[in-house]
Amino acid sequence: MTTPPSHTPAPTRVLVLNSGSSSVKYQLIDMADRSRLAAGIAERIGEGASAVSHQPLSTGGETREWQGELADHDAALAAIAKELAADGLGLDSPELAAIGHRVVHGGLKLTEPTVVDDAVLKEIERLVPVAPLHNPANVTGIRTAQRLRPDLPQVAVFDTAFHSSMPEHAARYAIDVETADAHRVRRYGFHGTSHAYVSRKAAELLGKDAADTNLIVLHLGNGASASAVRAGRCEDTSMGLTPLEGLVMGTRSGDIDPAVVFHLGRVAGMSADEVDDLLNKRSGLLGLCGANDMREIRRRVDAGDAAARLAFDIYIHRLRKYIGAYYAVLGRVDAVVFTAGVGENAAPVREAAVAGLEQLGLAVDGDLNAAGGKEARLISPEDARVKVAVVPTDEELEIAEQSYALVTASPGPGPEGGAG
Ligand SMILES: Nc1ncnc2c1ncn2[C@@H]1O[C@H](COP(=O)(O)OP(=O)(O)O)[C@@H](O)[C@H]1O
Ligand SMILES: CC(=O)OP(=O)(O)O
Ligand SMILES: [Mg+2]
Repeated sequence: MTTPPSHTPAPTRVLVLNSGSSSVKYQLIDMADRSRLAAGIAERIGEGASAVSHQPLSTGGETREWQGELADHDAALAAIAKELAADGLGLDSPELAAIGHRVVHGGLKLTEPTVVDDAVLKEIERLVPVAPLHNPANVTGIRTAQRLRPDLPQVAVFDTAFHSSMPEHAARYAIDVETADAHRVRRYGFHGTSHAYVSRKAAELLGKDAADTNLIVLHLGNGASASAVRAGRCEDTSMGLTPLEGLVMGTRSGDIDPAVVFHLGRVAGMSADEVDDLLNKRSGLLGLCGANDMREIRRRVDAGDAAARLAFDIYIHRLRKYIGAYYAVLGRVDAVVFTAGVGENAAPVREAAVAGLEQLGLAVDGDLNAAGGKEARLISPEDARVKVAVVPTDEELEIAEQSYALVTASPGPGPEGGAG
């Protein structure tokens, strides 16, 4: 890294890109004061009627909506760059220090935030078969950003990183060791940036040292995962080799008997790719009741819709099983923590997830649970033995923090030097 001349202030802004299969979420954050200068999402990329929604946070102006066609991620990033430029925050800005990318699968090798070079990009591509919905979009996002700003460090922050601390007895599947090792088949876990951030914030909320705090963290978004966190480190998590295992999700089945796959191959003649598509894209809440948005499902439940009711009950039943399992894994639990779109907003989900678990010291206070809010908060009764908390996640800020720390770390000689 070159040191800027002393009269030029060092750049402090980080653009964070969270590239999904058909969307790119972005935030521009100034790390000098952690202020958010812009945020937005480009959606329905490659689907004809695409859209960009851009919040010009630096000017306090109204959210701008753009509709048109974004044929691919290149076009989406160009549209995002245009929106940023309209606020005087273009990608050509000398104030940009790095572009931080959420990358879903880092495998065994990529477990730290990493400046992307050709070898890193190759490794992320090699992992596409184990994150087919996510890694291809992450690669495209990085390549496009590289083309727009070849001079800037592109930093990859991996969803799998936080879970690399799992002990072997949690990470290994009980299958033939040689086969597993030859193909690197094991539990990796995902949403790690969120689980790590939320664990830290939850310890703060409890007024405890993270090193003395045991948590069950429930990240319930479109994808959903649970983790058992002991003393700030991941001890087990519900997603596995891929983001398909574990909880019931928006469109993914979560846990099923693996023999379902062979059975559908034999009796329904479905190919591996067809079953993959079924379990990842046409299952979960969507497969059960035709909707994957929890808001719609709750509306339908309240209106007496039986399919939505059953889908909700299956979702909750699985969630309760993981709470019980991770309670047993941890032995002592300080708090159960809800986060992400569903976890932060759906009071009925939180209530049902811990209903009747008073024997385990778990309960929610109806009024506290029903009260909304954007801040981290406790929703358990004052005297609860195990706290229940809602902690909004902030994957973008965490990615910006890690990217900025990496690119500003002193590369000079000495014990803190950049080697290794
Ligand atoms: N007020 C709400 N009540 C219930 N569910 C909500 C609410 N707001 C958002 N959600 C749910 O959050 C989900 C998206 O969560 P999010 O964490 O943004 O997911 P992702 O990052 O995977 O896109 C949506 O499917 C929606 O069902
Ligand atoms: C890993 C994963 O499931 O991510 P998302 O929730 O963004 O789909
Ligand atoms: Mg998410």
